[in-house]
Amino acid sequence: MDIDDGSDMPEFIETLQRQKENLRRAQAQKGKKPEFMIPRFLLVAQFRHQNMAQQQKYSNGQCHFKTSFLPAAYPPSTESLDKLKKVMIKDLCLELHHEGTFLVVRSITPPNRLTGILTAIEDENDHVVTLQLYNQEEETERPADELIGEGTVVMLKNPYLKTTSDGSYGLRVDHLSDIVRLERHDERVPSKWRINLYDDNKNALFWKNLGNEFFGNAQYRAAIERYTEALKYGPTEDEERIIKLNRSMAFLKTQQFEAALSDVESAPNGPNLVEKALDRKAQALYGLGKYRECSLVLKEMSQKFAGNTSVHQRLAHTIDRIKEQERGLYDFAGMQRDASAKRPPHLDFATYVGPVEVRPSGSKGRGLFTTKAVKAGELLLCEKAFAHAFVDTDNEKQDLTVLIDAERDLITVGGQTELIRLVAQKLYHNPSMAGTITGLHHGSYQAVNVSEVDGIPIVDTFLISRIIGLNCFGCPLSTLDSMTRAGPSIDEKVHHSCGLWPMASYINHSCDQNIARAFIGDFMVVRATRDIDSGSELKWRYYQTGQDNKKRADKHWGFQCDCVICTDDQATSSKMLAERRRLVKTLLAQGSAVRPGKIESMLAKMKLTYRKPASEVPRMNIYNFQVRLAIRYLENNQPDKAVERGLEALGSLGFVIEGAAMPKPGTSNGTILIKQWGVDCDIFKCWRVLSNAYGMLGAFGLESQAEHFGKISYKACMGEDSSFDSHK
Ligand SMILES: C[S@@+](CC[C@H](N)C(=O)[O-])C[C@H]1O[C@@H](n2cnc3c(N)ncnc32)[C@H](O)[C@@H]1O
Repeated sequence: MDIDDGSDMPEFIETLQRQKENLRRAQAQKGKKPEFMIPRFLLVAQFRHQNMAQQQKYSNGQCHFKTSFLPAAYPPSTESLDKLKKVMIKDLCLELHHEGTFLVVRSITPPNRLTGILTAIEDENDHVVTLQLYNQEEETERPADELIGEGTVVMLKNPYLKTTSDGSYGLRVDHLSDIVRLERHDERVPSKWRINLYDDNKNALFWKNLGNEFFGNAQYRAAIERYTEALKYGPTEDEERIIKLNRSMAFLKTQQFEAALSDVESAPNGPNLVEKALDRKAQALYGLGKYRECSLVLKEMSQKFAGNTSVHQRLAHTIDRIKEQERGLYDFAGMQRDASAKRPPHLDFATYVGPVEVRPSGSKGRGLFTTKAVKAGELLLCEKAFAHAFVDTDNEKQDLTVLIDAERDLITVGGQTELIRLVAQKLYHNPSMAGTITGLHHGSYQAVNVSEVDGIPIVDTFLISRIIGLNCFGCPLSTLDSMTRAGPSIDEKVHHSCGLWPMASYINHSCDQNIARAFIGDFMVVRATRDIDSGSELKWRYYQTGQDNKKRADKHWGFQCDCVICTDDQATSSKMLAERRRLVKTLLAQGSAVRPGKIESMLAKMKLTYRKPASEVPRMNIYNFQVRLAIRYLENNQPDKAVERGLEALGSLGFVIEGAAMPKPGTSNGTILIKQWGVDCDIFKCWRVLSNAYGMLGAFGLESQAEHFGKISYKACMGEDSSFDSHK
């Protein structure tokens, strides 16, 4: 939703066509053996040369777009390694996934990181080929050299030999569980590459110390591997405790909170280390969002270790999270401040799920429903993104990634490639979270139903890609920031940054929306835009209004919107719709010099293109022009006309309002009563015009009531109203 769709951009259409042609050519080679096996010296020379050329291209700033191609979907291997048959590079055929087999290969060049990690590899027969790894850790999390540096030995499950766009071929690994790194002394490493351990190296202490060295150099993943090795060498109870607590710290550093907690809980208890263990446990529980449990551990720490002064601060911090999580009480001004200051804007607040729950929604699958009656402006969800790919558009040097999915004819610009990687990594390292994501809507994609093999989590990259395609949201740094900057209105914006918010993903589409979403950093804030009864389905727009958007979105999500607005459009003659579109186009083309009278007459003609009253079918196209007219009247010192047009604009959105007309001279102000709520699309702007106009006419009671309703709408659209007064 609101992602930057490049499908219509000529520069990318050409790339898509080229990629489709490449795919077609590659498919024609399916099952054939490669015609030419490149000799080792040539591949190494070519690889080094290409590396240099590519690096130069990036450092010269020639590359503002990085292109990432998704191959046709294929499942991850779900077989245990014992059951797989060993093959060699010469046995592989093009465009096949060689199910039931594995390769053991060794890297023969330093790796190169582009959108994936590239290296050249050999097998025991000295046959060579390039290897492309996708969705691996970022360079800052784990340098490519540490992951697959020269000399690294790996096993590749279901090896996939692909024709590349330049006509050569290489192995490609998309699923994290399809590559298994081997320690050089591992007995599965071919003897010609294996190093035998000295007796000194065959003990837990040796590996623990090695782990500590890596930890000291901030190489946490390498440290984890060494600590894991240490545990295999029969450590004493004391050693086991230290190794597990050290490994748990390394897990915390790499955001593997489940594993960190499991290490603390399974470490043998020892009097000297209790404080350390509690500290790790509290951090892991905090990372998992289990704030209440975390607070209990911190309380225990504060009682047992009175000298530890930082615990009190941590406890206060955790109690703030509990207030957010359980009661929806947030310091929104603080959130906005953090969102403007932090890069990436990933905020330390808790998720709140308000009075809503997932329920079946007929032909729409599942939907999100209210569990009690809620008032306009009420907070329904304040959800932290499961994963959030931030694209810093203020940073001119930032490259944009274009994700090309030729199989599904899709091009997206911005963070989606990164989002796939982030979600895959998070699930791989925190497998108990899988259900939150894999249960989300993924259309007709057939996912494998195995979650773990040989103790390694199975994460299907293509399932994640489908889920992201159907459930991710493009997002600004914050909706408030987006409103206060110059440029297109919030409604017209598409975004390069994007994220996955699992609970919000259950909300179905309707043009006749009853809620609004706003973003603050990596949080999505969902509020009611009207009073909603208990048990009602929440609905919002997946895309901005407009026929082209509608057609594209219906194709993408695979449904036809049947809301009152779309149903009425269907029933309206094409002649009327064409006339309406013509008038919209003409009105959009009008400059500010055009007389209000002319606009009035065009709006009058436009009204004739609607079949039903706006109270039954909201008239989305007309609203903006009426508000603009109201603003013109206000600027021209004609507040009475501004009130008339402002109220008419709200009426166009389906609002039925009583008591808002100007009181007759000598009578007192009435009470504004909303008899029926309409569709809210930033209507705080309209309420602001009304409030100012009432003020100019001396109707101060109405002025403050209009401001009150404006504030409700502002809160729903921006997610919060702490900033309302400064943006009046
Ligand atoms: C983001 S998911 C929404 C949650 C989904 N209904 C579920 O069961 O998980 C988007 C998918 O929901 C369904 N959907 C959403 N809005 C719909 C609507 N107005 N009519 C029919 N199907 C809809 C479509 O299958 C769409 O691809």
